[in-house]
Amino acid sequence: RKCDLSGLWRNELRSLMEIHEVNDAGEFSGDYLTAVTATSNCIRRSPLKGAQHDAKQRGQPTFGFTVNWEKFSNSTTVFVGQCFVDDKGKETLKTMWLLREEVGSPGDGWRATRVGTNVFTRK
Ligand SMILES: O=C(O)CCCC[C@@H]1SC[C@H]2[C@@H]1NC(=O)N2C(=O)OCc1ccccc1
Repeated sequence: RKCDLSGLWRNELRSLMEIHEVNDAGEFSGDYLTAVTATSNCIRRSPLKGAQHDAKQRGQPTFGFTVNWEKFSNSTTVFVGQCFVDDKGKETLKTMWLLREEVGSPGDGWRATRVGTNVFTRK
């Protein structure tokens, strides 16, 4: 089924995202293996949880998920996006994300959130 998110995905930074089965409520969990790091920390798999709209009902469903970079740093990233299918049946996940870095005090909150985009295709 197209745009059922379970499976292995890769983005333009060559990071990998593995999504396990999607349940009847559209919920899923998985792992994110980033290829890039802003810190000297070694690259670790980080758990993710999210939900998508029913790919049986919607041809090109929207979704969202949260990555908890727990072993990596105290950051959190939330992704939101939509799955698109081209005329050859190739699926693309177009996403935007907010990355929240842990800062020492509320006064530092102004510099704590980054925004970006990622595109994923099946690996
Ligand atoms: O799709 C991709 O793979 C690219 C984006 C994912 C990279 C993530 S962002 C959070 C985590 C991972 N790399 C990194 O340095 N992180 C981190 O938390 O570093 C700590 C930090 C966070 C914000 C600012 C400076 C350092």
